[in-house]
Amino acid sequence: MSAVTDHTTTLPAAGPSTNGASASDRSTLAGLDARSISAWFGTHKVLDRVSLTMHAGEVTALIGPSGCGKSTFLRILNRMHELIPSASLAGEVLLDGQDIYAANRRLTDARRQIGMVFQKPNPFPAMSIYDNVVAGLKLTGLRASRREKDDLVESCLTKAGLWKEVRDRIRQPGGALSGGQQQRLCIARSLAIKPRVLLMDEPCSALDPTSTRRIEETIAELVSEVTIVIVTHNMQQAARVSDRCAFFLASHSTPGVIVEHGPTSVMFENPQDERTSDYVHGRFG
Ligand SMILES: Nc1ncnc2c1ncn2[C@@H]1O[C@H](COP(=O)(O)OP(=O)(O)OP(=O)(O)O)[C@@H](O)[C@H]1O
Repeated sequence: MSAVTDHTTTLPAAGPSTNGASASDRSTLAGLDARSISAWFGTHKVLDRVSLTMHAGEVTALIGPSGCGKSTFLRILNRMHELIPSASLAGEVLLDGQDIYAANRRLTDARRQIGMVFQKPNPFPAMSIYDNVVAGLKLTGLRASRREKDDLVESCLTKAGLWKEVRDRIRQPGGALSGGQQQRLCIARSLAIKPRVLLMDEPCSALDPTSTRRIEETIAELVSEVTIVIVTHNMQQAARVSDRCAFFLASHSTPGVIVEHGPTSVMFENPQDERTSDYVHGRFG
């Protein structure tokens, strides 16, 4: 790759290209604290005073039946909920103690610090693998020299577990990759802007078991440097990847609430609420 240098940059230093957090990665770890979150679409209330602490450096899994508000809650965590015209919300989301909804906080700050990976891989299909990874820099106003971008692309693709597979075709279109590779490219793209939290909305639901396992390995490797919140319908996956779980439940007459949350081992082996036990053991939902 070219080593031609542009000029100034505000890009934070690239992390290690091997797995494991450096001291600087660890110092940027941040937790999220959702306090009394309620959410509406028009007059339809879909979440009712949901509070949850998502600890720094851990994977928190949001589980529960379809329609109980998991994705809505996730979108509230990085201010994507407000993109929907009929949507409104109440409550606070604290990133490292600071409310991302405070009047003096910019929307782009929240999006930059709290990244999102979606259910369906959504790389820019005609854009090269390289350009996909660095695409977020421009959108978030970060500048980087060519050399810094080269380092960043390698570092992020390595962290996303894709570098070895694509290093020889980095200029080929992102759309030419397999579904699982595209999802890992999307993870690399999210990592390029150095988020402190990564939100993942059913990131494996469109993938085969091998690709799913690869993403799960990636999650395990990433969590030492970025706090992760994942929505999943797959209970085995929640048990495999998460440190803590929160079980959401709603009914047609009542909005979504968290019935129970706690360490994943307790949620699966010794839940306090019978509904949690029924759900994690596949007896409903
Ligand atoms: N854009 C929208 N406009 C109106 N209502 C919406 C919108 N998105 C979600 N809802 C409603 O909000 C409620 C919660 O939906 P949400 O997608 O958050 O649930 P979920 O638990 O993530 O479901 P799933 O597991 O099926 O993805 C549902 O009643 C849904 O119909």
